[in-house]
Amino acid sequence: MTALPSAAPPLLHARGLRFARNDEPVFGPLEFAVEAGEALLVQGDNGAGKTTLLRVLAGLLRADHGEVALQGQPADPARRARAIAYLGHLPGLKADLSALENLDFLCGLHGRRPSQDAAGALATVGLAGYEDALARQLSAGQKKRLSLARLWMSPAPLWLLDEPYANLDLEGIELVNRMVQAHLREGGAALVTTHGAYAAPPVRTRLLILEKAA
Ligand SMILES: Nc1ncnc2c1ncn2[C@@H]1O[C@H](COP(=O)(O)OP(=O)(O)OP(=O)(O)O)[C@@H](O)[C@H]1O
Repeated sequence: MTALPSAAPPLLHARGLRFARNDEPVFGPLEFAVEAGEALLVQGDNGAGKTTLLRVLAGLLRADHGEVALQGQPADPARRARAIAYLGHLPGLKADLSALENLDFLCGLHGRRPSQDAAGALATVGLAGYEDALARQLSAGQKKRLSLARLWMSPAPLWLLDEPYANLDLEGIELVNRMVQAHLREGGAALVTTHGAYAAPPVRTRLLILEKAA
């Protein structure tokens, strides 16, 4: 008799995750999972700990307690590098490189989907014609779009998006939603922080509400 195949583990599973600064709790303990094909909307007021949580998940900060598993395995640095694409508040661009050079540089660091070329990604995010513009000459919204192009080129299945709608016009908000939809359709997953439900991708969504620690 052959064993039934077991269900795939979630892309991300956090167990008992807790973070404190100088013994002051910021969040947790938190328990949540994100499956392929769904988004986790992380909501909370200013200072509730949304950015801190994403930075812990990305491995940029160390949790005081708890575990993070990626595809059923402990989230060590190599696995994080393969599985996670992090879009933070700051665009993380090189000011004196052009848009295309920035994409080449970032893809060199983080890898790229073989099907995606940089010029195509720039066109996808509405930056056709800006290939040779230096990052420092771009507006805040254009910089965000350039970061989105990098995200679009990433081979990582798990997107951690910190306030991805910030600095974007309405068309840019729709662009983020279309990108998240397409990513989830391809079997990816996304964690998205927002202050409220004013903008959210129209996808299968779980909600995680963070409240300021008392
Ligand atoms: N580098 C830091 N040093 C000390 N405290 C910090 C630091 N970064 C954040 N904090 C504190 O940690 C708490 C959580 O901050 P965090 O940035 O995670 O909140 P947030 O929910 O993302 O807020 P916002 O909606 O304003 O972006 C806040 O009380 C904040 O003051």
